[in-house]
Amino acid sequence: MASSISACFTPQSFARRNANRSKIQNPKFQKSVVPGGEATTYTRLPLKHDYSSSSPLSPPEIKLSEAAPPIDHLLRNRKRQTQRQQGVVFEGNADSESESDGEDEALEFLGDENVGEESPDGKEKGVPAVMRCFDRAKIYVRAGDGGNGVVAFRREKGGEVYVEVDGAMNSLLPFRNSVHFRAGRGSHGQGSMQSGAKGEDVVVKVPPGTLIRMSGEDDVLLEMVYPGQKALVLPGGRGGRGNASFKSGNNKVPKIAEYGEEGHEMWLELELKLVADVGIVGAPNAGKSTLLSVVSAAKPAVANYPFTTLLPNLGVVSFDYDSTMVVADLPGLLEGAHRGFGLGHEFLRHTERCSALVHVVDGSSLQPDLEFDAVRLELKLFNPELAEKPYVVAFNKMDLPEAYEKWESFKENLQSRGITPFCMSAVTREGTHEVISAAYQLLRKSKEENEEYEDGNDMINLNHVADAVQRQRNASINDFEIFHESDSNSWHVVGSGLQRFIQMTNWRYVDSERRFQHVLEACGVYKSLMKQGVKEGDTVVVGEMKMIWHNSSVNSGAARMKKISSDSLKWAEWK
Ligand SMILES: Nc1nc2c(ncn2[C@@H]2O[C@H](COP(=O)(O)OP(=O)(O)OP(=O)(O)O)[C@@H](O)[C@H]2O)c(=O)[nH]1
Ligand SMILES: [Mg+2]
Repeated sequence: MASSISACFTPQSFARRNANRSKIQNPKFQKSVVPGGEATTYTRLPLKHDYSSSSPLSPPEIKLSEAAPPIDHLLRNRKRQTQRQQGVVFEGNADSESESDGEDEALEFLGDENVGEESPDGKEKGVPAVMRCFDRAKIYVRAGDGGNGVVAFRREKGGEVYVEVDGAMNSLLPFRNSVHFRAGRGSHGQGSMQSGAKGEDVVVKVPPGTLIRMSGEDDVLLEMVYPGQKALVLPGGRGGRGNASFKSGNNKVPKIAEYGEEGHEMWLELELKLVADVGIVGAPNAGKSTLLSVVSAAKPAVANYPFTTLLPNLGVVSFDYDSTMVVADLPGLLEGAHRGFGLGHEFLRHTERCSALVHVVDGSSLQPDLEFDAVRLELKLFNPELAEKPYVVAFNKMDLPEAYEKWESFKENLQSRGITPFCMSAVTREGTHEVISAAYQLLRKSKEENEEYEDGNDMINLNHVADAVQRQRNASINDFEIFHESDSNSWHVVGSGLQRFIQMTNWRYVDSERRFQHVLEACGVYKSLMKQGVKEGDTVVVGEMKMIWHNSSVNSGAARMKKISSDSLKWAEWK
């Protein structure tokens, strides 16, 4: 429902001002008065038929008097938009290293809704790279490898990868140049029975409101909302064991040690959902940026964060009584935004976290009440929850007679529906304080209601990603599958437990091979192979190892990939 705060200062002052209208309508005058004028995304509301069919992203300024853009330009823009949505386009200074997983397109910033002119090579002209949209980024994280075990000595675990919310950050811009995050490797065994140092941890700092997904997946792994929240994403690789771990009754000094476990790696997609307390919504040109610029820049203790003309602007509004709120001015909503038309769509989602909305209506538009309804409908169609948020209606541009004249009927219309609108002139600042104070009260109310929930939310354990990695890592060595390739007579034994075992086996040590054979036998690989009909001379592939199968007469017909002595060594149990 609308604000229950009933307040609207008398519009008499506007009547006086309207006597002075020629001054107001002078574009030069407007330019100098309105600092937010630069942030205008549309200078005029496009005609309905301009976007009701298949309106693509539009150039930053649409002038209705101009002819429609040529169709191939539209198509090119559309194609580019689709590519962006798929995360394909980015030209940037990627790290020089390329990753082994083939994703050497290391640097991708997605969701760039910028629509600066394109040059023939596809790059956007006139929009500096730093000004483009940085509400999405893709990063590579890798836990530290465990240190290698050494005969007689211990080794250490690799460093871990954390993600932490840094309340001072407000964009993903830092990930433009820094894409790879690797924790340190654990140091190798050293000195008698000593352990090496644990690898250094890496903490990836993200702004509040960052969603994290595994690259290419839809499901959100982590929602990083409150400053200080910290999630363990990747546990460090285990250190390889030294030979002290392999002692047995028969073999007091085994010649064996393991490599450290390789650190787990993954690509993560970060998406920043703006965490603003209040979102300013409304049709293009309604005066949203102007409102933000006057309510926030007017006071000395205010910080403005302009990104680009097409990005949401964040402003911190300070009230005298030592309280602040973050207000986001969002690019204009067009009818059809919920279907992806116009610029509004990408940014509508930014409003999802706001606690309250200020709906600015352009009082000078032909039919302000229709404009109001159209934007409300857009919000509802995009996300019904958004339409449920408490809001304040601000009928703007009261300094213009064409707005002033429509105010009474607009007010009556809304009041008859139980909504009490405010009126204001963002350029002259009259009425803006009332609007923003009303929004602040809605915010306070909503915060009080949510406090209990948020307290509980802080306690949520965010280490489930690392736990899942750990579970996969702890997959039993007995858990494997065998695939037969009959044309090449080869058998593939696949299982993550076995794979990890092979990765950690250090073949330089004489006892390693024996242990390997023993483990394959103990976990049932041989038995399964024989059951499935492995024959003398067949190739058996386990992880990166390739071996030839030999039927062995030793041990009552048991088969081995290579003959071994029947020395009954007791191996430390593999965990
Ligand atoms: N006369 C008058 N003009 C206003 C007022 N508020 C905004 N404008 C003008 O309206 C135009 C649009 O203002 P913006 O603040 O950029 O509007 P917006 O809602 O942010 O527009 P988009 O970013 O395109 O969605 C600018 O030329 C402003 O100078 C007002 O109170 N009175
Ligand atoms: Mg604007």
